[in-house]
Amino acid sequence: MENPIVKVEHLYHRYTTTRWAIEDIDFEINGSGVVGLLGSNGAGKSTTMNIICGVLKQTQGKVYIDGIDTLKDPVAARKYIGFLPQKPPLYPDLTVDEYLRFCAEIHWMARKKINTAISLAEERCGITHVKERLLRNLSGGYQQRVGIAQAILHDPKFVVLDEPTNGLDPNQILEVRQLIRNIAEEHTVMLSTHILSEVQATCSTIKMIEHGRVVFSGSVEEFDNYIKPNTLYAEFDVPPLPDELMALPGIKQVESVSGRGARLLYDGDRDTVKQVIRESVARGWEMTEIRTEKSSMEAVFAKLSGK
Ligand SMILES: Nc1ncnc2c1ncn2[C@@H]1O[C@H](COP(=O)(O)OP(=O)(O)OP(=O)(O)O)[C@@H](O)[C@H]1O
Repeated sequence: MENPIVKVEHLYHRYTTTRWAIEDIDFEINGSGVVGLLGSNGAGKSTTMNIICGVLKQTQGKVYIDGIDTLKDPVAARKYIGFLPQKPPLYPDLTVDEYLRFCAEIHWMARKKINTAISLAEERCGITHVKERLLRNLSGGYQQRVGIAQAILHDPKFVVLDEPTNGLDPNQILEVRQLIRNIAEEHTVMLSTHILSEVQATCSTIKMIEHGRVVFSGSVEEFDNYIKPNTLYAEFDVPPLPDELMALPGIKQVESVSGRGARLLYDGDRDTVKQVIRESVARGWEMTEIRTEKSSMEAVFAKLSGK
């Protein structure tokens, strides 16, 4: 059976003796696509990513990259990983070409493969036309693309991007997201973010970390449906009085919306919905619409982060 591209087993880390930065992080990642590591500031995302990528040594636990234990054989494990840290180590006095050549050398790439690999990474990241420019003269968006280019240069199976759109303007964000989606067609990508729209726009699955622990793991759709709907929206041609709706079993609160509509806080029971429909027919309210309203991703995030 094939090894998972990443296996993280009971990972713990503390920077000081008093507090765990991450506790018992445990997951596996298989297949292509983008995994979003979501969490508030200080949740433990960078710590987890830095350990997976071998730039920080964990206090306890194991990380396997394609079956290789990162503590036992860090050099072999790193061949499979491309990493864009939160603050990419760009050298402002090098040109894009020079910088990527330097990165290829520290990845121990075979000399005869370097030129082709640089051209390919530049092409994929849309930076071919700036390859002779000094890094210091590139905009933030282009510097980020160079950072991503160095992460995919050696064609790693697993690409890890720590807050890849941080500090970019809205147009640059859209471009970098598209680039990430393209990369994910051929590689497994993990990105960290505290921005929900980032997850919605780019990721297929979510691992949410809070206070150093995984509090959610699943698809974006499962995240979206994590909180059971507890409000109904209904519209009537002959709207009842709010008190009439309030008197129905299972209805906890009624808010009138623009004359004909009502938002009902209810107990989440399907029978309550059926009862509202039956009452509408029996009392001639002439219902024209009824639907359950989902909780927003923000509400799910707030609930999971305990805020
Ligand atoms: N070098 C360090 N020394 C001491 N504590 C640290 C260090 N780096 C991180 N921490 C602490 O570890 C915890 C997790 O931090 P981490 O940077 O992993 O979170 P994060 O989710 O990446 O946050 P952000 O989105 O703000 O980067 C935080 O409480 C942070 O203050």
